[in-house]
Amino acid sequence: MWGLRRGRLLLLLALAILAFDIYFHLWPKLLLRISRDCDCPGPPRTEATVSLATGSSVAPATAVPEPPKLQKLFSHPLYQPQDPRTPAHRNLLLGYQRATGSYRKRVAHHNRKRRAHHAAQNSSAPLTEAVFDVSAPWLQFHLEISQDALYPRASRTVERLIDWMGNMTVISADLSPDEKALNGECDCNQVVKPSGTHLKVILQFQDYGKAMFKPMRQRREEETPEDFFYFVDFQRHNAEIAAFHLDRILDFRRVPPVAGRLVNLTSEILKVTANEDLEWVFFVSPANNVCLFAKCPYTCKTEYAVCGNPHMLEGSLSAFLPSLNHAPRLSVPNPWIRSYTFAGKEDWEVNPSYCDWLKQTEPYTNRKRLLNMMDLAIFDFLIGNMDRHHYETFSKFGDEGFMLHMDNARGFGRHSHDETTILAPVYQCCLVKEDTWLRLRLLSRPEYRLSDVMRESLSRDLLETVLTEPHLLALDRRLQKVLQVVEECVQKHGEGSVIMKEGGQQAAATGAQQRAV
Ligand SMILES: Nc1ncnc2c1ncn2[C@@H]1O[C@H](COP(=O)(O)OP(=O)(O)OP(=O)(O)O)[C@@H](O)[C@H]1O
Ligand SMILES: [Mn+2]
Repeated sequence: MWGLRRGRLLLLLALAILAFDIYFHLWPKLLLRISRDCDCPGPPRTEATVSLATGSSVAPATAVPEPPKLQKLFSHPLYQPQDPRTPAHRNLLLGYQRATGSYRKRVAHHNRKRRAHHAAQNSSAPLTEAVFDVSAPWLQFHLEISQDALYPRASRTVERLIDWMGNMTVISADLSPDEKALNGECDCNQVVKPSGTHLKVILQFQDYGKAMFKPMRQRREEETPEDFFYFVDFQRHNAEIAAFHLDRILDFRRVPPVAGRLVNLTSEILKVTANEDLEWVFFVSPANNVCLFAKCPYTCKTEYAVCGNPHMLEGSLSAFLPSLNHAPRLSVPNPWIRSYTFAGKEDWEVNPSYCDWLKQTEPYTNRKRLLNMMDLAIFDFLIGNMDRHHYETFSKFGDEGFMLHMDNARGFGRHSHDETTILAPVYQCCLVKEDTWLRLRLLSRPEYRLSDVMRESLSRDLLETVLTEPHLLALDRRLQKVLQVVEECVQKHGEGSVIMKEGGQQAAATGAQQRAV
């Protein structure tokens, strides 16, 4: 009798332990897995949930969800429009009347040329004509470019441009001017030079706007092999997209807006181009995919081709700047250029007083330009770009104008490596612009963490996962290194001679700004 009762008791105890285990261990794990695997809509991941995970203070359940970090960043005093001047008084690149009048004429001319070409070809395919619209995002973008930046802080145009590039109908396609220069078709010596294996196609949209298309060559998960020189590295379309978002987050606004898009190589390039050279680089692969390769001086081989699946291929689209006729640009060699040979060294690598010399040299006698070089070095270090051989400026603004940060496709190659020498301008000159310094410090704070605001900003793009997590996290690590380099300069030379206002005066941040970061 006692034995029977003891047996039942043991069974009950075992059942109780099992139930306890299921309820407190297995069930929560199962719930976690379900919620991880499912992308069902749920409450946004807020600071409160994050702090729960790290075990720090728990926000009350009724707390209002935090605004997304990016929105919070752009509402920060450091990102508020400060320019009280109306656009009419700002130094704009283009005059409204002249630019719109000229574009209107060009659209009419373009349509006449296309009609003639279409008729000459005796084509039965429908011809899509360009339609001129003064409110088109590309035109608004051109009209907002000023001496300070490519677009104003509060501009809505950028968001419109990203949507526009992702969705607008393509009506024609052409090789880029540097590829044409190879055939002596244009005199582009001022700005372009023949390029290597890079494939670029200019796409023209139905509203006459244009964008530079760089196709995907490397999957996002791949890291550039260690033995690659920077000058033979691939061009990455996702680096172009990510660099634009980073530039905007740093408030430089010197990269033309870039959007990702799936492009149909056949219907959006091959079928709409009137350029025979471009038609010629197309072929169909053994796997029946449509491919094209770059027309270039050294490596015009099908091994360097990119292929669709079978027609569709993702790439980056960079909003086109005003034409060189409207707004000529100057190409300036980067004073911290690298040697494009296997073992060569440049002056900056061997001369310890290189910066002292540069400060006495045009155009770097202009303190604003020198400080902008520091910004460019910080930007390139963050994205890991060693291929900044030139930069461009708008001729109209002379030495006072901002520097364009174009061609960022060789960034984001290796997330596991930080190339400290890209920061040479900063540690050799020991200078940084005060505004930049304050923003970098802000972005190192958990509530504005650079990787988090970048992740949010990139989620705006049509392409999924522009940057993989290791690349995003590398940004935080590199930001710490920039801060460290500047702090070492401050310790050596004092804050007054390192952190400068744009005009070249010593920094004296306002009380509000100091408190803000
Ligand atoms: N969005 C744009 N609007 C107007 N022109 C552009 C744009 N993007 C690039 N270009 C022009 O095309 C040139 C080549 O572009 P980019 O540097 O991005 O390509 P690349 O293949 O890397 O060339 P390179 O070998 O010269 O570095 C630039 O110097 C610039 O003058
Ligand atoms: Mn390049």
